[in-house]
Amino acid sequence: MEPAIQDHYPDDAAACYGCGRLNDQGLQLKTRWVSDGSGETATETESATETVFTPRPEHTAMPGFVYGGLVASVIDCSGTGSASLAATRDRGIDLVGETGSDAVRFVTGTLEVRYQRPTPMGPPLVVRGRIAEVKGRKVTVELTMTANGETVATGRVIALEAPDTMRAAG
Ligand SMILES: CCCCCCCCCCCC(=O)SCCNC(=O)CCNC(=O)[C@H](O)C(C)(C)COP(=O)(O)OP(=O)(O)OC[C@H]1O[C@@H](n2cnc3c(N)ncnc32)[C@H](O)[C@@H]1OP(=O)(O)O
Repeated sequence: MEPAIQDHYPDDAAACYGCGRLNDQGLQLKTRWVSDGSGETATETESATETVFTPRPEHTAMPGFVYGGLVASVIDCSGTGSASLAATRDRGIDLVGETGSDAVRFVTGTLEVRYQRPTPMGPPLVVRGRIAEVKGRKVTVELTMTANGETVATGRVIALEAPDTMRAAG
């Protein structure tokens, strides 16, 4: 299995509620390259990212359905994780070992979510991300969340490389 980018965030950038591996109370989302079958070479083939999360009972909006803020959070950190995967690959950085500090860290600049249908509580939520644009320190990612194979939400994240001031504040 491809490494999860969040396992390669520096320790001082791994406390995020959505995707920080060091946040015991958080969602601990993991984002990886997957094959979307569209290309022939490994780089072309691994052109999509994937994040999978199974909501817990406390993530309920109304009985049987997932809270929209949770849906947004999963799309958000899928987007920043995808941006980090793209920038890390573009800069030729190899993710070495199970954990490390070799990933380029991104924050959310803009998050857009369109809720397409109620999200059922129970099945895993699968988010596929497509890198729409890499422009300097800015990466735009388009995302689709499915549950039981049906699209429940789509989104767009504009992610910016984390400024050092955020490290200082943390
Ligand atoms: C080191 C590890 C530390 C550790 C860091 C650990 C971070 C953990 C974060 C976890 C994830 C989160 O929850 S993040 C929390 C939510 N997000 C935030 O709080 C971010 C708050 N905003 C900011 O700090 C700032 O606005 C930034 C960093 C996003 C952008 O500032 P900047 O880096 O000075 O950007 P700037 O040079 O002006 O613009 C560069 C390009 O990006 C575009 N751009 C600028 N801001 C935005 C924006 N909000 N949305 C869309 N696009 C934007 C500009 O138009 C320009 O495009 P062009 O003209 O080049 O086309």
